[in-house]
Amino acid sequence: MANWTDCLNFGISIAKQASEVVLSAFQQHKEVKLKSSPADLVTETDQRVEKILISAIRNRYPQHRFIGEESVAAGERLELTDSPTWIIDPIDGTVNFVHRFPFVAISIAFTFNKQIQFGIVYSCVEDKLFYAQRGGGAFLNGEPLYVSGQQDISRCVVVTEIGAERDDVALSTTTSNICRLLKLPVHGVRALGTAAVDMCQVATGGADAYYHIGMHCWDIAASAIIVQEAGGVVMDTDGSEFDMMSRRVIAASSATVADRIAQVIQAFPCCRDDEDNCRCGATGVN
Ligand SMILES: O=P(O)(O)O[C@H]1[C@H](O)[C@@H](O)[C@@H](O)[C@@H](O)[C@@H]1O
Ligand SMILES: [Mg+2]
Ligand SMILES: [Mg+2]
Repeated sequence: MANWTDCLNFGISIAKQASEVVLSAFQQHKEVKLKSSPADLVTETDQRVEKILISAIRNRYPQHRFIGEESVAAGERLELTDSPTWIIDPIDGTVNFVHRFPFVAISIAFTFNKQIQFGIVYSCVEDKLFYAQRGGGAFLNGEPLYVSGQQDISRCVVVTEIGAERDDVALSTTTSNICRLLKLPVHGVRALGTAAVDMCQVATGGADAYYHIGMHCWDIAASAIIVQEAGGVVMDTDGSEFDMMSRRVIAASSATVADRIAQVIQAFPCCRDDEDNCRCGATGVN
């Protein structure tokens, strides 16, 4: 059984180093480019942080492979193999970063045999380091994390995202899902603007569930294992097994709450991340 602890520790160290680049740019003016929609932004800092992370990892682990949000956006093929693979979102919450809304994260997941072995989500402005290794528990700044265990949907705070998709079908599905949950009722619905940090709230017990349709594997692969190792449940919005490439996810404090959310919400169609002609994450931005 391979032990990936050295990779995890290296991942944590380079996430903290790269956050210095994010934080030094946070208050500065940013040049913004658009990707898949007018709400899907990228800056030079996103691209620079991804290059810093990938070159540091490649230098130490030359055989490892990468799936990086901005590399895919620049046209690199997205292919998950059995090889050790780093799945990187250099800045999760780029809209927040551009607007100086203080929730921006570096998200790094690591897979082997296509199974997530560890995840790191570093919320840079908050200085909150979430991480988990398969079988080793979940932690926030070194303290163990546990989900709330809530079983009653009417006592839940649910986190979701109004993503970058702005076509009529996506918008009507997204808003009707929120209305259906509010009418149950749930205690509240929240959105921080970063899928990775949103989902980590479930691991802390501060939220009881998170769901999202339309995000990408790099948004949620790291936080998925953090929720699982905190005792939570992660699955597809249709109730099937979690599939990081499907662009649909429910993470919850319990299977009961996850199943209830799967009954209430609907998904809008979007291509899989690993679909060859899926151009949702890529627009040839250089
Ligand atoms: O800031 P990003 O890395 O682009 O991720 C965003 C995504 O673009 C947006 O559509 C939403 O899904 C957010 O929750 C993601 O964090
Ligand atoms: Mg993201
Ligand atoms: Mg990003």
